[in-house]
Amino acid sequence: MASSDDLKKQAALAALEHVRPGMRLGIGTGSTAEHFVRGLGERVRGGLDIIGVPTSERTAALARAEGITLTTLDETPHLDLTVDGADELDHALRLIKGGGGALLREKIVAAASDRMIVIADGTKLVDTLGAFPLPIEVNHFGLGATVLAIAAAATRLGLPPKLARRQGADGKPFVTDGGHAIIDASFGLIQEPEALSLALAAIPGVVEHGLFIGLATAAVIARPEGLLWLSA
Ligand SMILES: O=C(CO)[C@H](O)[C@H](O)COP(=O)(O)O
Repeated sequence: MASSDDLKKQAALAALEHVRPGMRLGIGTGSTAEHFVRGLGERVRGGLDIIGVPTSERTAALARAEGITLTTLDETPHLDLTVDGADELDHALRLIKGGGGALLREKIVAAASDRMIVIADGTKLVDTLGAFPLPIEVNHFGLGATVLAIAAAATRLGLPPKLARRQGADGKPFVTDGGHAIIDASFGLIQEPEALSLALAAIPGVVEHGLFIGLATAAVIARPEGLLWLSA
């Protein structure tokens, strides 16, 4: 039986089939995206000519080691395709992202792309988002007030919030590539992600949140019984 990591790799390699010579790519973050980067590196070493914008320092380091030419959104502000993982996705291709802490760059890169293909194993596909705590990237300034504002906004939407500041593997507060903190917000099932997205985005100390709505154009989900493609 295929392991979860085998399935992640299958999804990543299926998305790789959509990469064409000359493409400007957004390159995602996480264990599934790492399979994509390794596969892409192999194709690049075989002569495929693409450039990529990485969504994290971690992805940038791996992509460089794979020999992939990297650029920035300043040099290359419009991308053809982003391929990235997700922590959860529903059948309407709404996502929760940011489990790896890269949600800000991931959202900027996805928004700069014509298309976004989500790569995931079957455990990530849900009927309703919210079993995975929603990562919210917040500025350090005013952190306490921002946390209160997040709780108030969620309560107004009938979502009882449980908020926790993310800790790194070293036991210290996690800091994103952008120098911010992450609040992991357990709201229970999120029946109206659009309303929550708007409410969180309106809070001044919130830099970005992990609800990706209207960004993914397709998803390839690898399940033991085979690949499932979803499209917007
Ligand atoms: O959003 C992300 C990083 O910020 C990742 O795409 C998400 O956490 C999925 O990771 P993995 O592929 O390791 O399950």
